[in-house]
Amino acid sequence: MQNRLTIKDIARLSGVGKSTVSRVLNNESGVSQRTRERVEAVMDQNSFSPSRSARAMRGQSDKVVAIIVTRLDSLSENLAVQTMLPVFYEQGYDPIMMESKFSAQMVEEHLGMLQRRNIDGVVLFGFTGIDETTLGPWQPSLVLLARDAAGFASVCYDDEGAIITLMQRLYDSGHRHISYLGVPHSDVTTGQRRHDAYLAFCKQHALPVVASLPGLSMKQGYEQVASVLTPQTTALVCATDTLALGASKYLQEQRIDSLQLASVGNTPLMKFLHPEIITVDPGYADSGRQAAAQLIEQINGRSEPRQIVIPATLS
Ligand SMILES: O=P(O)(O)OC[C@H]1O[C@H](O[C@H]2O[C@H](CO)[C@@H](O)[C@H](O)[C@H]2O)[C@H](O)[C@@H](O)[C@@H]1O
Repeated sequence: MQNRLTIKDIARLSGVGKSTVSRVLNNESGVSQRTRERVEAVMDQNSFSPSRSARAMRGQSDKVVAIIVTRLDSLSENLAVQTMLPVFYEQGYDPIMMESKFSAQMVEEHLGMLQRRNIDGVVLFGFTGIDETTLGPWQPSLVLLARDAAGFASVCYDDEGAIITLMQRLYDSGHRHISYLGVPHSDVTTGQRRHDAYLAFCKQHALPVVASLPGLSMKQGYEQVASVLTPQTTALVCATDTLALGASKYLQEQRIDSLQLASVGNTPLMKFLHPEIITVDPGYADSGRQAAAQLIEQINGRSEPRQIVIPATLS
């Protein structure tokens, strides 16, 4: 990370003394909220990281890494975090968790704070709309998860492969009327790529397209599944386990038991509640392990940023 300014420069640009900058950096009292915000804004604008480079030169670090998830209640992200943590612990890193709620602004704020606190590296669960220029200063010590970006390390899922695998499995079992419940195209990976894969498969095999793209929540699956059911439908592919859980609640309530459900996820909750649903495993557990290992390699200067894609497997 570039670090050209000194505390003295920050003090001058903020119109305060060096000791005030130091208090802000160490989160000490004795600085008014207004002054603190002004100093922090100057540090953010200049991508300032105080002792980061000095510590690196001395071979020292706090050995703290941050994991920024999009949602604390996401089944898929929790599975990845669960395998990430032991890798960090084993290498002596203390992980801290933060949430972005799919907000690019929150990501920017979190990264600014992490930079001021000399955090060694970040695993960031990426999403469509994230501002890549914000990530720039972190490039050597950041791993994106579920999204890629040119020049950055990333661990991604094979979104197209996951849907094609499910469609092929259903097609091989004789299904010719397969509906689809997914996520809007404003979400490039879970939304557009998975839906496009469904459309491509239908086109290639001359199957009718019946689809709806409500969103990521269980409630949306529950409320929208009826819109993709026709008298001919024999199977339903859901872009995520969460959508499938919502859909299956509706189907149970309506006593519809003739439909074969299939979804992307293979989460333990899904396997426990609905072992009859066909699932494809995008490799959440593997992605967590690989993201943590990659980040540690980068922090230690043993690896350049790499782009990893985890293959999807039928479970
Ligand atoms: O309901 P979930 O268990 O949370 O799974 C839904 C999908 O979550 C993930 O995708 C979403 O978050 C990604 C960041 O982790 C983001 O890049 C993506 O745009 C979102 O759709 C996960 O990557 C998918 O595999 C899950 O299906």
